[in-house]
Amino acid sequence: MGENLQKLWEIKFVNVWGENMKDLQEMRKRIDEIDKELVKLFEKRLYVIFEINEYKKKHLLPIEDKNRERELIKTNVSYCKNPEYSTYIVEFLECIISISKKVQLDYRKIKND
Ligand SMILES: O=C(O)C(=O)C[C@]1(C(=O)O)C=C[C@@H](O)C=C1
Repeated sequence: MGENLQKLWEIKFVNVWGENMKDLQEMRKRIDEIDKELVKLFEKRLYVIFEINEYKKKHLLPIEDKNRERELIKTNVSYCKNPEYSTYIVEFLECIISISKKVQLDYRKIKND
């Protein structure tokens, strides 16, 4: 890279505080990749939730199963390598479960049953 081009490159990625925006862009790219995977996995999970909901309706089971929720959280938190993140993982899992209960309710409202 020529010297002028190198300068341009540097100017382009330095913000008013002189921080390196190139690093921020790179970090955001990594976040975008991770979010893409999360969305794909979450969509897969929603398809299974749909099936679970059909099963529960057929067998007259309630949407909520607190024992299963506790087990699920306990198991998945154990996969977290950094103990400092455990509370955030619990919060994340609770969020997912809460959405999936809402989704099951919505399915039932749409189908009116
Ligand atoms: O496993 C079930 O019975 C579900 O309905 C799925 C699910 C979940 O999102 O994992 C949702 C609600 C229940 O309270 C427990 C777990």
